[in-house]
Amino acid sequence: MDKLLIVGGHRLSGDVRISGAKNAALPLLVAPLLTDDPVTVTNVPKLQDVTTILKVVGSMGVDVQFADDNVVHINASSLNSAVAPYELVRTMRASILVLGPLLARHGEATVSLPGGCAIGSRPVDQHLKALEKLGAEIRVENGYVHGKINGRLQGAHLVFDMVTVGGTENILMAASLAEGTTVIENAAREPEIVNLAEMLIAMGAKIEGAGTSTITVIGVDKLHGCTHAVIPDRIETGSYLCAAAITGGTIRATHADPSQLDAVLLKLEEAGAVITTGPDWIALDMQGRRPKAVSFRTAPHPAFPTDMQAQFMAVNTVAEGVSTISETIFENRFMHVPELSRFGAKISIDGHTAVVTGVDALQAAPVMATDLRASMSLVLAALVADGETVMDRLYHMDRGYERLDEKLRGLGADVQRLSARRAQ
Ligand SMILES: CC(=O)N[C@H]1[C@@H](OP(=O)(O)OP(=O)(O)OC[C@H]2O[C@@H](n3ccc(=O)[nH]c3=O)[C@H](O)[C@@H]2O)O[C@H](CO)[C@@H](O)[C@@H]1O
Ligand SMILES: C=C(OP(=O)(O)O)C(=O)O
Repeated sequence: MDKLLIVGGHRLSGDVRISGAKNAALPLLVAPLLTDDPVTVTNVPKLQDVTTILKVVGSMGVDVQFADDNVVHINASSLNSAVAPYELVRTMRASILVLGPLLARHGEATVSLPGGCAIGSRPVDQHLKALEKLGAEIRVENGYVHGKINGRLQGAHLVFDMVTVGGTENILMAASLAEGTTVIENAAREPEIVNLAEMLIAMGAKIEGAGTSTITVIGVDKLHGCTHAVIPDRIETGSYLCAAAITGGTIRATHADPSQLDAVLLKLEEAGAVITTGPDWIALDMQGRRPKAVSFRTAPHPAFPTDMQAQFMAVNTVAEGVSTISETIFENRFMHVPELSRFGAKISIDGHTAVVTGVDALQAAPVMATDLRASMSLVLAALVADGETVMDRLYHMDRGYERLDEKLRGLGADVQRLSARRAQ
């Protein structure tokens, strides 16, 4: 298993190029299941999760080609199976996104239930209830969701019990080929939803209101091919900005989208960073200062994203003052706390709230990643810790950060990936 070796104490500076967003790419690589025409998706990050979703889609007889330049060509005219097996789904929950498109286009689907993960139980009841409301017969048996429709899905008025990103995406895709109009209330407003809706519209779908909490989809008989780009990764962007903030550095994230990141940028300013933005870049200058403690509460977009909670907590561990962090999306997303404590961070947890008392310095320690964003919080702590940190279980990081070690080195960090043999 590969590990990451980080020698702390380097102030980051320079430009870092932001990759396409993992969480936008995954639904965009599933949407081609809705048509017989070829579809091209550009700005696709080379990540483990992307490999997994392409395997899921490819296992259905679909032609998938990942060109070298972050471009993926998908042709689902050869689709000959509508099964997403446990072996693939268990490694990535987003595989459940194939359910809606398969039902809409193929009339049936068998998809393994994703199960929980380190950050929470993460049920998919909202996806299933909404598909039932669109007329699908859903049966859960032996760990698999079996879905079937007679004829076509039927448009319906839906109200999600909670804001669900994946649920909104699944239904957007299914409803695009349904008969009649579907109204999705309490829809997720994340930029990834808008990215998907724009792709579906480019394929001939009729969708209004994406990016608001009420989305209307007027079903069409057929969708066609298109070429569509994945949006920049707002979480990767925020993660590198936090890396600059924690090290007192000054960096510029290029190929980014400042409009997607308001809540995080405001909190970084509160922490003492000087932020400037252009049409596709964000610069952060910490001017060598120690960050100030900043309290926040995670909530659905446009509020502070849960996927940035661990990274911002890492910044708070060395900040001046005490901060309070409340996690409202996932019931178990403080797994990084015991690992951050190994660096000497002072954090106490009371239910869904963590109280962080900033310390003057962190010390390097051997640590273990527990999930994707937890990994990044440990990397951030290691960047300022005194000494050499070795982080184990790097595979979590590989799910969502493209060329992390290379990008950090480009900013002046002392980071090396130790391959399995060298890492022992
Ligand atoms: C691949 C991807 O895009 N992942 C993102 C997506 O995950 P994902 O789409 O899985 O997250 P959801 O928005 O669906 O989940 C939000 C909350 O709703 C709950 N819930 C969700 C669906 C459901 O049927 N029943 C239910 O109870 C979940 O357990 C969670 O507590 O949005 C999350 C919230 O912004 C992000 O942290 C993830 O990075
Ligand atoms: C939680 C995340 O991803 P996933 O939903 O794929 O687990 C994430 O990207 O932080």
